[in-house]
This record gives sequence, structure tokens and C-alpha cells, in this order.
Amino acid sequence: MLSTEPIIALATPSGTGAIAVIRISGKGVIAVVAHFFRSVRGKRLSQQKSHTVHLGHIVDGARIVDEVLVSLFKGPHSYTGEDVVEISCHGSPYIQQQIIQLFLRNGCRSADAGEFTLRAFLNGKLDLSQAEAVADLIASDNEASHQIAMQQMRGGFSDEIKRLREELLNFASLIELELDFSEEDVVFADREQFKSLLTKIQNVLKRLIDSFSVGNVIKNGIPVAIVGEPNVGKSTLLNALLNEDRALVSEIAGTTRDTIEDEISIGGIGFRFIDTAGIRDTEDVVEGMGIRRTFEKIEKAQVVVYLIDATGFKENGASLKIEIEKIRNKYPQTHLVVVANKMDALSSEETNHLREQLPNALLLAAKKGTGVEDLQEKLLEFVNTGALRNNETIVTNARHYDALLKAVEEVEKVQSGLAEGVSGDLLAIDIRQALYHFGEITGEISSDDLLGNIFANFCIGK
Ligand SMILES: Nc1nc2c(c(=O)[nH]1)N(C=O)[C@@H](CNc1ccc(C(=O)N[C@@H](CCC(=O)O)C(=O)O)cc1)CN2
Ligand SMILES: Nc1nc2c(ncn2[C@@H]2O[C@H](COP(=O)(O)OP(=O)(O)OP(=O)(O)O)[C@@H](O)[C@H]2O)c(=O)[nH]1
Ligand SMILES: [Mg+2]
Repeated sequence: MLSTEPIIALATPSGTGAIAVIRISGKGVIAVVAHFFRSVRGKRLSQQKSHTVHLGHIVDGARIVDEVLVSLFKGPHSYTGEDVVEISCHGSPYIQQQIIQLFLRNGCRSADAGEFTLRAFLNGKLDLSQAEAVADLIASDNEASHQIAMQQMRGGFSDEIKRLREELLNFASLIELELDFSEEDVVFADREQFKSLLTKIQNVLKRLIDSFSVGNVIKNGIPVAIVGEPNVGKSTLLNALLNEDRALVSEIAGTTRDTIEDEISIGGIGFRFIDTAGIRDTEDVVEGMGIRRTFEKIEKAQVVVYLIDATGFKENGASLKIEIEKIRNKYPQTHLVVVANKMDALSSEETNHLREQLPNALLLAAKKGTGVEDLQEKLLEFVNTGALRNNETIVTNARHYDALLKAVEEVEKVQSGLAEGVSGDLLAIDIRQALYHFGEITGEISSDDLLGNIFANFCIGK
């Protein structure tokens, strides 16, 4: 799979910018670029040091294509581990394409998605979980997902896995050594010490596995469905949360037909709010479709904000309370927040009545924006940010989660094998299996298929 042929791609977004960066990596690329580069100081590119920048022109025969800065990185001391040349040109799509095409005609080919980072992985500059974090880092759009991706890219998670792996490996070696001396019946690996090591490893694995429930939602934005009867102010609340006129609002019941979603960051954590069609019995076919979609969204949400119209509470409070209980029972895994809206239009007597009837409800006036901060605080309470604050490793990747589950299963097998006093050769098999799953995370164990899948999801030029 390791190839060193020169690859080229635009590293900056396509379109017009002040400056664009074109990246070229592979064997002999410095000589290739040198052929089309005239330094303003008459310097020869091939004689320059690594990590230096040079001003000059890209020339195609007599034609000057652009004035550029060229950066040199000599392998193995580069991002990919190969020779790398970056050309910073003026950011017109025409110039970008002229330069890229010049090199495509002269020995380079277009890089596949993620191919620079794939080469970095294959050349040992990054392990697999670090390479995956590069994509997460580019995708991160809030403080929490950024922090997690950055920690993973810098090797925090890998180091933790490697430590576990080494400790297990030590023991595996000792047990396998016993096997070699099986005639003599010697014991190198102290069983009590081994048991406590396994317990320690189990605890670390369990913490990592548990962190996925937080990590997974943080990476994708925590889905919060705003639901309730028509006209209670769901779209008004969405707009207040987003601080933007995102959804149509009107006094006509049944305004929102389809779901509307948008993401914002609260306290550094991404929340994806979903405004839904108001729930009621309807003859209208299209409205009925929208309401069905509302229930689909509730099913996928981590949090359901059930909104009621406080002004109607006196008349239909009893039936609303039944409705709320129904939702609570139907979706026991989902956090349910009951919010009474339009409190601005309530008398103090009505307010007291509502407080008595729904002691846990948040009181809010979405139109004026009052109480929206309380709701935000409430939402943050649902996210266990302890691990984030303590800078602990948080698993965000389903592939890693899978491997950790399999690893802990094997460690448990070893643990019970020890308790039952099974023989060293059987213990060794399960230990090796656990080690295999650790290796899957960091990429010591990988297949071309897996790598193809992972890097195909990167952007071109990364
Ligand atoms: N212009 C540019 N900006 C960029 C990148 C890049 O490739 N080019 N990066 C790409 O994602 C990130 C920076 N990451 C990088 C990581 C390693 C090396 C590098 O040259 N490493 C060598 C030498 C280190 C040294 O001694 O200075 C090495 O690891 O051996 C470069 C960039 C973000 N910004
Ligand atoms: N007095 C008062 N009126 C509000 C408040 N919030 C929303 N409204 C009004 O309630 C009406 C319905 O608001 P929407 O946001 O469209 O309600 P909805 O729940 O999205 O309604 P559907 O999309 O039809 O289900 C509009 O006339 C809003 O101006 C509030 O806090 N106070
Ligand atoms: Mg609406």
C-alpha cells in the first residue's frame, strides 16, 4: 500500500481566497518543483535546507504563472514523512488550477482523499487514532469537540492504550516463558500481581468505554427535540436559542410542517436543536406526515423539551399532564424538560397555579427571550462534563469503542481463567486476543480495507 509517487492537491478550500496552498509530497518532488521555480535571489531549491521558505515565480517555459512562496520539508522530517513542497500562490481558482495542472503534466498525480495523512500514518509519523483525530479536528466546531480531537491527535489516547498494551505484553511474555519451561513447573508470572493488573486494566477500559456515551454526542452535537402542541411557541423558542430568525412563526396553529434543525454551542458544547411540527390529531395529510416526523425525532433525541402554552394551562392542564406522562413513559431513556412558555401573558394567580401543578417546569417567555438562559443551563446539566474538565480521554470514535468492548471481554476471560486456575497456554491465547484489539485502535493491526474506509472520509488535500 505504501507508495512514494508524487501526489498533489490543493490544501486550502476551493474557490477564491487571498492565498491558496498547494501541497506536493513524494519521492523527488523538490527536483520537480525546482524545475518550474525561479527564485528572486537566484537560489537553487534543491540546495536549500528543510523547513525554509523561498520567494520566486512559478514559470512554465517563458510564461510566468504566478509569484509564489515555496516551503520545503525534507523527508523524513515532514508531515507525510516524505519530501514535501508547499506552494503558496495567489488565491484565484484560475492560478490554482494552472499550477496544479502544470505539475499533473510533469510527474505528479492528484492525491486521493486523506492520502497525505495516510502516508503520514504508513511512515509512522502518526498512529491510526491520531490520524483519525486529524479529521475530527478539521470537523470540530465547538470547544468540547476541539479539545477532544486535539488531545487525541497529540497522542493522549494512543499513549493510554499503549501503556495498557505494554503492561499486558509483559505478562504475556512471562506466561509464555513459563510454557517453555513447562517440564520444570516454574512460575514467573506472579498470579496475584497479575490479577491486580487485570483489575486495573479493566477499570481503565471501563472508564474509556463509558466515556463514549458523552464523546459520541459531543462529536455529533447533542440532539434536543422541541415538541408540544401547535402554537405553543416552539419555533419562537428555536429562534431565541439560535438568536436568529431561523423558523417561521405565526399565530396560526400548524405553521411548522417539517422539522428544522440547527446547531449552536452552549458552554463550549454543541447542541443540535430540532424544531418540530406541533402534535395534534389532524385530517391534513401533509401535517400528519410532519407529526410522524416529530415522533421520529423524539426517538433519536437525547433531550426532549416539551413546551406548553402557559396561557392555556388553566383549561387543559390536566390533559397536558397526561400527555407529558405518556411521553415520559414512552421514552424512558430520554431526558425530558417541561417548559411553560408565554409566562409574560400570565397573571400572578395563574402563575402560582401553574407552579403548584408543574413544580419542575421551567418558566419562560420565548418571545422576549426571558428564561432562555435557564433552559441552556438545564441542558448543560445533562452532559457529564466531568471528564472534559479533568482533561480525561474521551472516546468519540465508534471503531475505537468497538475495539475497547472486545478488549474488555478478553480481559474478563483472562480474569475468570485465572480465578479458575486454567493453564498458562490458555491464558496466553486470551491475552494475545486482548492485545490484538488494542492494536486495532492504534493501527498496529489494520487492513487495506479498513485504512481505505477511514481515509476515504477525509477531505482531498488532507
Ligand atoms: N502549511 C502548512 N500548515 C499546516 C500543516 C501543513 O502540512 N502545512 N499541517 C498539516 O497537517 C498542520 C501542522 N502540522 C505539521 C506537522 C508536522 C510537520 C513537520 O514538518 N514535521 C517534521 C519536522 C518537525 C520539526 O522538527 O520542526 C517531523 O515531524 O519530522 C509540519 C506540519 C497544520 N498547518
Ligand atoms: N405572549 C407570548 N406569545 C408568544 C411567546 N412565544 C410565542 N408566542 C406566540 O405564539 C404564536 C405561535 O408561535 P410559534 O413559535 O409559531 O409556535 P409553534 O409552537 O412553533 O407552532 P406550530 O409550528 O404551529 O406548531 C405566535 O403568535 C408567537 O408570537 C411568548 O413567549 N409570549
Ligand atoms: Mg412552529
